Amino acid sequence: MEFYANGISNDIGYMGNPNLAANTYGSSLQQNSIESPISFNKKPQVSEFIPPSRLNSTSSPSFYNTYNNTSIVNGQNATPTKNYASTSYSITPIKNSNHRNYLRDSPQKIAPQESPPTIFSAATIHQENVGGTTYFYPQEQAASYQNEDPMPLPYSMTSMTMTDGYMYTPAPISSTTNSHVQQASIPQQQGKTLLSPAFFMAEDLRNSLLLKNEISNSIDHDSSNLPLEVDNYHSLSLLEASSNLPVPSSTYRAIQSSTGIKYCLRRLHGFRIQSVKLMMQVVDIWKKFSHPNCVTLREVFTTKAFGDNSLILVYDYHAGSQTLLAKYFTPSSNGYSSSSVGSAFSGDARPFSHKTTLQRTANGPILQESEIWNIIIQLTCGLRAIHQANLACRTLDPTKIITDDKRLRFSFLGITDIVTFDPNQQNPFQLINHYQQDDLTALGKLIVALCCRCLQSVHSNQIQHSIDLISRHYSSDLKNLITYLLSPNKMKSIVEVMPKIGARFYTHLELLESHCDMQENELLKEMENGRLNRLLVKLGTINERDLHMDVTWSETGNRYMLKLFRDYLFHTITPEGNPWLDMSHIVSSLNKLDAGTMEKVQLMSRDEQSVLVVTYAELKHCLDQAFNELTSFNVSLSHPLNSR
Ligand SMILES: Nc1ncnc2c1ncn2[C@@H]1O[C@H](COP(=O)(O)OP(=O)(O)OP(=O)(O)O)[C@@H](O)[C@H]1O
Repeated sequence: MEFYANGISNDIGYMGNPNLAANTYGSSLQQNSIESPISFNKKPQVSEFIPPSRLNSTSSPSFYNTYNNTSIVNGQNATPTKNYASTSYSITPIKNSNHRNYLRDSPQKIAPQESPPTIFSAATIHQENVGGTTYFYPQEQAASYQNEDPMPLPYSMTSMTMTDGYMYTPAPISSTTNSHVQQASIPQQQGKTLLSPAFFMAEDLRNSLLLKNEISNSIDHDSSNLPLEVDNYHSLSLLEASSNLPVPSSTYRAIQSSTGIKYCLRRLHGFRIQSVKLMMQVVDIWKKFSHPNCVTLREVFTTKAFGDNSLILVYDYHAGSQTLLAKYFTPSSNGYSSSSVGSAFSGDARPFSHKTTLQRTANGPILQESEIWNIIIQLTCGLRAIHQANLACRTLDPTKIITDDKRLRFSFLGITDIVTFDPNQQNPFQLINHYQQDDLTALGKLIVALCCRCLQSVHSNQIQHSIDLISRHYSSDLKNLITYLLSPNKMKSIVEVMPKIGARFYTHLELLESHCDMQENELLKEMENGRLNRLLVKLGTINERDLHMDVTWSETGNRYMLKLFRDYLFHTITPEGNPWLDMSHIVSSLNKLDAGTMEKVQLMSRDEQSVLVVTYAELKHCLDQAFNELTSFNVSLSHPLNSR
């Protein structure tokens, strides 16, 4: 039996990667490569090797590699340790090695390390050979382990220390931005509810996304007589049946064939364009306009797919949106408006009654002032951008403003410019100032209608009543803003609206930023999930695979390690032989694999005849190598799975 200077038998030099081998065991291992697991079954006599640089490592123990700083090999007569440096290091004993892949540590020993682990000097280390595997633990504890009962199951993982500032920097447990690993280290006693946010998306966000998904995938059975394809779009679904203003039109959801993205199609029935070239100039200006409070126009084309000359305007599709009319001005069956999607489409708006004592209208109770300011801030934000782009909305009414849970957007922008387009006009935007003034007046009317929760409140014979009601129930700031917007014979500007909103902008900004934080946190979780998923897919494509009639492909060479790692991940058992399932074990091991840490993990074959101690860096290298071998036959797989 040959030994290298570091005490490792050449029988266990399985790594093909010289850099990794050098990092782990010293450069002498560079020459070695084991191509078959059979060689693991030889009974080498080895002494333990501990890289001096890692003797004082406090990296947390793993379930299998409780001895972080030791190499354990399958040999009956392991020789005494020679390489203990005088440096202290942490060590945790393992007991009872008679079972494959079982747990050998108590919760106390692997619980989150709030205080530093016990440090033992090399002189106090006791060494014991059990079933061919050499274990090391402190002298003073050795005796106590002799008669100890099987240890209880661990309940948590240790906090993780990753290599070289890799992506998994631990965050405080109390933080809402914890990664899976940190959350996993919270003891179970703290309760499932406390852990839930670490693993699952916030309930309301999840529900809102699910609802949007459901809506955007819903099939409208009234759509069966629609054309199968319209230009580059298919799967048309009717959102709104024909309406006659300003020209006969319909609204559809459709999927773009080349990208699979859903869009909102506005069809103008029997529409004849007088000058395509000039009209496209208007279209191009609107296509370039983009703002979070405006639905973007993507393209415009003509089609005969509906049996007439239709003009199609393609807009971004925002699933789950409803118009302001539906949300605030439509009574539900119980007499009050509902903001839930779909239920608010029935019935017509009814006149506002001043006689109700609870300030209720037929459309529901009057809105909180904060809600009205929220609407004002969003609409003025969009309108300011439109006016600054030297454009005008021209359709500022409750049927052309859509809203989902939080966001308001001007929809079908540019449609009036296109419909009323006059090719004889030198400059289609010469009346823009006039249209912008109209926009501001329309905004004033919309705010009045929202305050009174009634569309009829803006009629000339009602408006004074409405202003009185607003001054009774809302602040003078709100009334002043309305008065400004509705004042006739005065040049108004959207820019002058901003000071009237005042410090309410801050409240809005704060809410938005909290929302961004929450979403970023959710994104972080999903990013981790996606990464772990790709890793599992990679492992799954390698494990148990025959390659080109080679039935042992996944059992030989570096792939063998991956097979044992798969068992370590998923098939761990308790000393009693029961399955031991712990999500945190799987997640943290996969994280370490992905990061390629220098932490070691002990892998054991099912027949318990082979024990490997490998670093996650080596495992990662094996995984990449095996996967690259597979993808060399299938180029399309390599790209998405290799990407982070
Ligand atoms: N970009 C969009 N994304 C998703 N849904 C939209 C979009 N634009 C409009 N919608 C929805 O499509 C439906 C139809 O809109 P449309 O403007 O045709 O409604 P309308 O109130 O009937 O107006 P009109 O009187 O002009 O027909 C509404 O429920 C609206 O919420």
